[in-house]
Amino acid sequence: MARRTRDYDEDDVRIRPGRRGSRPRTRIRPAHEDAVTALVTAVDRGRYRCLVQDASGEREITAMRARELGRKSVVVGDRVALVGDVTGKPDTLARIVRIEPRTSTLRRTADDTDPFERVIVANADQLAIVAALADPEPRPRLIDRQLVAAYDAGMDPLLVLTKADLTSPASLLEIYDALGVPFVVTERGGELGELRDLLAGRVTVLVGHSGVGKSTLVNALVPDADRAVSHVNAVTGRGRHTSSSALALELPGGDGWIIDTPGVRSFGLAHVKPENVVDAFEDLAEGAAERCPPQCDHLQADCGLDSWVADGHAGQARLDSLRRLLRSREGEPE
Ligand SMILES: Nc1nc2c(ncn2[C@@H]2O[C@H](COP(=O)(O)OP(=O)(O)OP(=O)(O)O)[C@@H](O)[C@H]2O)c(=O)[nH]1
Repeated sequence: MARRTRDYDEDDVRIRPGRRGSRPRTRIRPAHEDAVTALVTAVDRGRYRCLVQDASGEREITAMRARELGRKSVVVGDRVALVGDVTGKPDTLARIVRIEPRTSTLRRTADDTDPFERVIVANADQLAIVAALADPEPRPRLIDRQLVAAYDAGMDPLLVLTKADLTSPASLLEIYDALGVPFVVTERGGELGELRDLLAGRVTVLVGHSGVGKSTLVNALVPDADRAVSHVNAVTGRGRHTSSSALALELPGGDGWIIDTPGVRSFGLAHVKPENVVDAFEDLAEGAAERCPPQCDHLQADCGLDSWVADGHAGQARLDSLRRLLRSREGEPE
């Protein structure tokens, strides 16, 4: 699938009042030319764990936001500029003075569990949707919503279906056949070579609801990650969230990154524009551009995609899948 570069939106742009702006600046700040660039690998209560990789090697630095960042959030995956004490020695604290432009933003809309729209992770290019084939039962509607989040973010989705030792993946895979989403099936104690190949050289966010075996995978992929593994509750069939903050982990050999997101339980999708989802379907996007009225949500009777499919430009199953995904944005997040 072709990778798309996401357009920047207003959240990606920092507007600083000019010298004659409405809020006069009391002093002109230096441009921080001496700042070092770092990757944010974890965020915890206002402290940011940043990794610097330079000629002298690799070091972790704890940093806080500088006031000049305003209200813009710093998230895992951000590339930032650090000033101040950047030695990384114990009890030192650097300051984040700049967030580099993001190549992607994975977001979710406010929902019942979190009243704010948030960027969850920045600069990732792949979303691994981890779902168990059994114990707990797979939830296709949730998978659909996670696919929508990936397409909206301009990230390539990857289905990681765990616990194949308990049941066959065939019926679940049938649902996603028309979408052509790459998938990998894993089982207890099985080889992970295929998954490693799909993660190599990429920045992949792992999402999945509790108990699907995400921590087990992370521990197997990054042996010193030491992510807590929970036990699926015999009554509810759900796991317990034993870890709660996003964390970027480098794959062994420096061959890409995985970002674990244990705290992300649901995806509010109210912010998603239908065209961002349609864009991920190359065979249908062309038809939408040619035949659909402006603002078409592709779910109404006047949608031009029906005639596009009837004329043989794309398959009905593709259109059905697109519409299922678009509809999955409606209603409450799971
Ligand atoms: N049968 C089977 N069980 C698995 C497999 N992978 C993980 N498990 C079990 O599933 C349970 C949940 O695994 P976790 O790795 O903690 O799941 P999680 O998705 O990280 O869950 P949270 O920590 O709650 O977010 C544990 O008891 C694992 O041993 C698998 O491939 N097959």
